[in-house]
Amino acid sequence: MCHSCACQIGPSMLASDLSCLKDEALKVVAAGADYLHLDVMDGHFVPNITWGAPVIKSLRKHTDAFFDCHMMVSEPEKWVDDIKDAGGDQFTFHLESTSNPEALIEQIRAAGMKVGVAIKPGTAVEGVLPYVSLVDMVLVMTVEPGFGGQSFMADMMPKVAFLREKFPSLDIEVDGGLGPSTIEAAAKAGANMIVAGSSVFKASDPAEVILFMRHSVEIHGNGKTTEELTRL
Ligand SMILES: O=C(CO)[C@@H](O)[C@H](O)COP(=O)(O)O
Ligand SMILES: [Co+2]
Repeated sequence: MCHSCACQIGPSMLASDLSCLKDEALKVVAAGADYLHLDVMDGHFVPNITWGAPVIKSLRKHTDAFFDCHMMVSEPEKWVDDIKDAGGDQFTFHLESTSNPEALIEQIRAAGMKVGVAIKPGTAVEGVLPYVSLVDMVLVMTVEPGFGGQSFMADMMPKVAFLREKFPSLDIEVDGGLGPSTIEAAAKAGANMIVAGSSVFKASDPAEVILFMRHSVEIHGNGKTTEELTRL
């Protein structure tokens, strides 16, 4: 499969030692992370609570890394301005969380952030088709949202392959259970934005894990590196 998206690896801060979030963020950026994935959970859309805009704002003081905010919340419309003010770069909402995706996409754009749309494992991939041209990224969840450290659902790969075939230059993110043993399946299906929590933060050498996954996407996905794309 040949597509033209740059491979990016985004560690999920949920798996970090939250007592020293800043140091953990700086550690993975130094280890080669392309962006940071920040899981916002409200205890209602998902059965877990993490953090909201205040924590993101605190972290923003210490890094200019790209913040990909994965909004696992019931009323995403309520948080667009706060996430923007906190320093969010991308607001990824769940398709299942809103009755008016177009309006939300417009609201996120008006606030000045990039837009991602996410689907849970039980949601059909066709559901995102009306919005692909309006967003910057589609996130195909490879676990049930709510917790880090779960097992990768390989049966989500047909969704990724379906999107990649239709949209060769779309940024497709996968999230949940990604690591050295599962990256190949995701890469072959065509994912180019890889969220990885436990596999990066529990590793003795996070840089090695990030590099391994990057190579896998570049080899198996035939994706282009950011440098290659700049040279085009
Ligand atoms: O959105 C979520 C979970 O809901 C993810 O971002 C996880 O935090 C990824 O963690 P690992 O599965 O890589 O440990
Ligand atoms: Co996430």
